[in-house]
Amino acid sequence: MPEIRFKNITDLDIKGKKILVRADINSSIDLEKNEIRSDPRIKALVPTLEALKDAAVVLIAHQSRFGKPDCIDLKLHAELLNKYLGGTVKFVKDLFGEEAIAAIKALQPGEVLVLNNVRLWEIETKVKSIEEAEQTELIAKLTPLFDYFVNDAFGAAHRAHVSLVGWPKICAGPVVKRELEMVQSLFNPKKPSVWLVGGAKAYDKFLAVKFNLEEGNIDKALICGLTAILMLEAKGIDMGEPNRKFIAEDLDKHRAEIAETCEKFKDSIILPEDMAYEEDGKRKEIDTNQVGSISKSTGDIGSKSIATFKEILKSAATIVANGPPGIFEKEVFKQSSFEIVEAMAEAAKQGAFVCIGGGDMGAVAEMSGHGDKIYISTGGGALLRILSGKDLPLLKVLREKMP
Ligand SMILES: Nc1ncnc2c1ncn2[C@@H]1O[C@H](COP(=O)(O)OP(=O)(O)OP(=O)(O)O)[C@@H](O)[C@H]1O
Ligand SMILES: O=C(O)[C@H](O)COP(=O)(O)O
Repeated sequence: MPEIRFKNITDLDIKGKKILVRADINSSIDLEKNEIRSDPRIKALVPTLEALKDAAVVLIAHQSRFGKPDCIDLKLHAELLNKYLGGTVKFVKDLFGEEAIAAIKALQPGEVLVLNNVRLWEIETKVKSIEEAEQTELIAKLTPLFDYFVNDAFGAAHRAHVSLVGWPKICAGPVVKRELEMVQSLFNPKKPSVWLVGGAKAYDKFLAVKFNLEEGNIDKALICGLTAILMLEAKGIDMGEPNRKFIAEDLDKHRAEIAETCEKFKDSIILPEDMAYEEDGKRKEIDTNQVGSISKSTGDIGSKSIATFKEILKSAATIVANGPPGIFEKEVFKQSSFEIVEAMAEAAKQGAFVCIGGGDMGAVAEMSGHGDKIYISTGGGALLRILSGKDLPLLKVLREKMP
């Protein structure tokens, strides 16, 4: 487990100070309507800004990736924050040029200034190390203007980009503090601890499960989505070409490692016994060992597997879920995702701690109206990386650059 040590900005005297906060408000954007489709990360940042209301706060954040259509200005994000914070938020379409510097200098305690999308400047992501990040013009120009630097971008904890790691001293913000405390509890979970992994990033999820099985942090791992396809194939079960093409590269590279893990933890790893596919617009189900005989990809786990998973979730004291069990966006494949979130919410009602990471499963929990019972992490890839036992750039700078 990586060493987690940090100073918290709200423990320092912030009154009247100028504070730079690097946040993660990367959101799903509806480009046609020019609006933010869903804003859980923006909402999660509101308490941070409220906690810093005695200071003048400048926000740096990214939206999407350089060159992508949704790599847009942060005007929409600033407008939403302004709505949530009662009119104290300004936006400037600049990052470290004259306009930005003048606006930062003029900012008063109680006000928030959102700088523009840091990934519109290519340098943000081009650096190769923390040392290189420290030498950039962005850091040189902005550093003298601030008393404190805060990293509150848990969702980007796995990135060593300039505005995340380049400042001379870095404290944790409230979002990062809350998420890291939650992560620490997952490394020492109340038992039985049940993980459910699904979604599309099959090998990343496998690695997180493997690490935590080895650490004794998981009693039962319920595997679905493309991770199930990958693990079943590695075990020698034919998932058919239409399924195999999604995981072929990972399978090629990691077959032996995955098969070995499946064997070593065969009592803890629960793979789906049946799966669902679409035929003439209808949901059809089939036993897992028959999937190779149909020339179709599967999009969900079947009813028998859902029942087995739900039964296991019932007695869990800790539940970690990352990635939906099926293609929940499609009517025919949404069954497992919604039923399983119901079962998790029920377990939470009975006292289990339930943490959902990754935008998609979080969206299912929100859509089901269970967002309040379940801990929904602001981290997707970042949470998974930390849970894989990796020492991330965020953890390193919080430890090594404590003010
Ligand atoms: N069996 C399946 N076959 C293909 N796609 C699947 C399957 N099950 C789930 N998915 C898809 O996986 C996608 C989510 O995968 P992903 O690994 O990105 O999850 P996530 O944890 O929400 O990640 P993040 O928030 O980090 O992007 C969803 O769009 C869903 O439709
Ligand atoms: O959405 C995320 O997972 C974070 O904002 C990090 O984004 P990235 O994967 O583009 O660095």
